[in-house]
Formats: sequence, structure tokens, C-alpha cells
Amino acid sequence: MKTLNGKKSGYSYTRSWMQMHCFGLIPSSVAKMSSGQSKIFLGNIFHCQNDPAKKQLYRISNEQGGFVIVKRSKIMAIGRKEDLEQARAQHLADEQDVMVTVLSDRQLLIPGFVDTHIHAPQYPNCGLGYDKPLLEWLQAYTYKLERKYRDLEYSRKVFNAVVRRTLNHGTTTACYFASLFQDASLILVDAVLKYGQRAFIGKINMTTLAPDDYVETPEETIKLTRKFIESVRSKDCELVEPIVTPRFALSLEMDSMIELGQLVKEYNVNVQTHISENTDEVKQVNSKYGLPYANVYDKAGLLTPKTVLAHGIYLTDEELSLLSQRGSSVSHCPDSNTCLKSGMCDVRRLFSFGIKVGLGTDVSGGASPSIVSAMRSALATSINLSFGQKNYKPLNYLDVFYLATLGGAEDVKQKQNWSSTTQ
Ligand SMILES: O=c1[nH]c(=O)c2nc[nH]c2[nH]1
Repeated sequence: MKTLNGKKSGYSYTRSWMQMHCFGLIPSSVAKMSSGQSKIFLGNIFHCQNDPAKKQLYRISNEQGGFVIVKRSKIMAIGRKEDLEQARAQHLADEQDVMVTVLSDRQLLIPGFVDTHIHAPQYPNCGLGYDKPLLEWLQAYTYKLERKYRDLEYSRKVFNAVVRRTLNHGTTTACYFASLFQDASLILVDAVLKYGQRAFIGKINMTTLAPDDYVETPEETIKLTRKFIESVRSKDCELVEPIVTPRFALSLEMDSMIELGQLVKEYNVNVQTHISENTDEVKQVNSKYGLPYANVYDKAGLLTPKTVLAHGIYLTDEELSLLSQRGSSVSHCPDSNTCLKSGMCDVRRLFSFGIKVGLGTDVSGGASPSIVSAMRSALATSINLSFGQKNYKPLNYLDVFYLATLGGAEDVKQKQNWSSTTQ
């Protein structure tokens, strides 16, 4: 077996991690490449972990010369080189064929990124149509594109491309809004399984506020969601989980949202939706339901510890307290918040309420499917917020690295065996 050369790397991670590759900790992709061969990676490892004392949001672990052991697509152990032999004996004792990869000092192993909010069908519109605010943008560009996914060949083409592209950007876990259409949504499931990404995939629920040929009836939306959940679960695969996906509070009536809340309980599934993204949207929600935005979802039973809410720019203190009580988390989508001129989300304020936060590209509200790009936008938004507030401490590189990795994993509540670095 090869050994580490023991040299110090001298690699300045705070300065240069944004330029680097995401090398490893992509267990599912590793598995695809070599059908279950066990592997050991040796090199510098950089990742966030929870602080056991809970005094800080995360602590950085920077192993100069560490190892990762991968056995049949699962990360079995991560540690320091002096513990490698013992870990190898424990996890790979009966393995004859182990591939060992030694990284150079200029390479770094980091966890895969988690995109906590991305609309797969909107991928062809990336970078287009930012001359309108949210509600007009939906009508002028977004629904028109999303309607096309009745065409399953088109769906296959786009969804394969989205999954390949996000994996190339280092996104190993994604929380996808799929299509209104069940069959198209299942094609996204197939694409994710084909390329070995892990994902939460939701068939969108929408019965109103869109063109007549692009909504479902209240009966259909529940029936087809149940069918979608059962179809995904019947694939019996670890990589993909269904997620209940009411588009936003203006897309449905309360009765339908309550029924979705019942499905969430019945199947113990995650939930994703939008919240408080745009001032006109918030006003319309308040006047439609006579309730604050977060309370609308709460009334429907949709605020759970497995709920991810995208945006959350205009939530009041009372709403943030409610989210915190329910254990629901927020997907921060800074690029989209800028492109659609929605506003600036104050992540530090969310943290102060004890709310978990991850990062979302929000394609195509956001112009890029890259989480590194979302990290840059998160930094820019936070710096812009600091201009108006004395003593405001903007997010730094490590904070946005946390949001893109461990923060995102906590947002979507990954299962224990999904990635040992993100627990
Ligand atoms: O950024 C967004 N993208 C969408 O597709 C959407 N639908 C409702 N609210 C939304 N916000």
C-alpha cells in the first residue's frame, strides 16, 4: 500500500478553496465508476463538523494528511493517517482489491455540496428573464417553460443534463422541484439514479394561479402525489427520497395543503416549498389566508423538522420563532434573490433564532447551477447587508462553506448512512 509523504501542504484554504475541485466524498458516484470496488483516499481533508459543546454552529476539521475509506459506495471511515491501519483492518479486512489514491499537496478532499433548492425543469432558462419580479416572472417565462414537460423525451434530455451539470459542480445531494407531471418527475428520478446523485425529488402541487392547461384539480394533485411517493419508494433505493412539494401558498387552497400535510404524516416524507420571497407575494398570501405566511403552512401541518423553506427573506420574528419551534429549516438562495430583485435574506438573523440554513442555487431564479456560485452570492449579500448595519459581521468563507455542506445536510436531514462527514 502507498503511504503519505508526510509533507505539510502549505495550501491556504481560506484563500483558495473557491477555486478548487471537489475531489471526493461522492460515494454514490464513486460506486458508479467502479461497481463497488473498495477505495482508500489519502490526502488533505477539509470539512465541517458539529460542535459537540454546541457553542458554535460548526467547527472546521482540517486533516493535513488524512484518509477516507470507501467500501461498496459507502464512506466507512474518515480520520488521521496514524489511525489508518486500524481503520483499514476494521472496515476492509476481507477486501482483496482495494484501490488506493494518494492526492497531491495541492489537492483537497471536501464533502460533496448540498443544493437545498433547485428547479430541474427551469434549467433551460438559466440566466434568462430577469427583467420581471417573481409573480410576473412566473407567468411570463417560468410556467411557459415548465408546461413543456408533458413531452417526456424533452424531460429526459433536460433532466439528464441537469443532473450531469450539478454533479460536475460538486453537488452530490440536491433537493429538486421536479415537474407538475408525474411521469416527467419519475424521469428525473431515473436520471438521478443513472448518474449516482442523491436527491429529494418532488412532484409539484399546483391547482391555481397558473394557466388553465398548467394546473391540476385538487383531487388530482393529491392522488398523483400519493402515486408519485409510492412509485419512488417502490424503487427501494437509498439515493432518492420523494418530497412533498406544494409550490407556494398561492398555488393551492388550504384544503389541498391540509391533505398534503396528512400525506406527509402518513408517509413520513420531507417537505419543500417557498416562503416570504417577495413583498407582493407576502401581501397576497396574507390577504388570501388572513394569516402570516409561516402560519399558513403551519395550519396545514406542513411545518415539520423535515421541511425546507426556500428564501424566507421577509419572515417576522414571530414567524422565525415558529419555524424554530417546529424545527423547519431555510434554503438561502442569494443569487435568485438578487436576479429576481426579491431582496436580501439575513442569514445571521436566521441563525440567531436557531434555524438551520443551507444554500440553494434556485435555478432558474438563480442564474447558475453551481453551489460555489451560490457561496459567492451569499458572501456578497451578507457584505451588502453589513453596509447598512453598524457592527454587523458579514458571513466569511468558512461560513458559506458550512452552508454548502453541513448546513445543507442538516437542512434536508440526511440519513445517518448517507455521508459520514455531514453528521
Ligand atoms: O424562485 C422561485 N421560483 C419558482 O419557481 C417559484 N414558484 C413559486 N415561488 C417561486 N419562487
